[in-house]
Amino acid sequence: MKRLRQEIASVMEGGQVPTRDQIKKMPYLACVIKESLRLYPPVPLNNREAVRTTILPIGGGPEGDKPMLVRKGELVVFSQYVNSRKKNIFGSDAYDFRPERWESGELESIRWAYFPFSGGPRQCLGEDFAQMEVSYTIVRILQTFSLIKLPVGEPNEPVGSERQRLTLVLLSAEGCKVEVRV
Ligand code: HEM
Repeated sequence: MKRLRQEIASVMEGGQVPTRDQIKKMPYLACVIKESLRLYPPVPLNNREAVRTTILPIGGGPEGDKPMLVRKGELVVFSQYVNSRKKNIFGSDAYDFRPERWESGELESIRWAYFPFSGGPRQCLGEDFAQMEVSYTIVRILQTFSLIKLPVGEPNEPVGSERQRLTLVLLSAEGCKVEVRV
């Protein structure tokens, strides 16, 4: 939070409303959002039906590293939520909220392991809009409140133990309670 506040303060002058160009000068904010979408992807599950029989290069065999047959008409389910928490992809601290992992170069080769907005021909059309909207909202919240913390008595739930609700999208089952001060 401290580093995020510093970045916002260095780009913005006082409490002015951020422009698109200013938001683009906030790389750490982008990492924070990326990390949030990794651990809490709003679209946690997705699927595709095979229009023809095909072979996927990996995913088969006991270790998942062998080719896999997919027959015409079969449904392939893929999950950003599951991928995000895999230690063989994101490392032993996969359950930690660590935005710095996105700027260190350590995830350069993960390719399709990160796809909160999907990809290919049916990629989310609102990705850029959503990124701007959430960036703007975070900047304004941090500019408005000098203190944002867990309310007294609220348990600090580690990643993996929090309750969530799955509808078409993923929600926090009990909301996100915070104490703020102007
Ligand atoms: C954090 C916010 C968002 C996330 C994580 C997200 C994620 C996704 C994902 C994963 C898909 C692919 C669905 C599929 O494979 O069937 C999708 C599709 C789509 N999204 Fe988003 N979305 C977000 C916000 C938005 C916003 C704000 C808009 C519009 C302003 C939008 C418009 C669309 C549209 C039109 C499609 C369908 C694209 C197509 O099938 O050609 N999304 N989104």
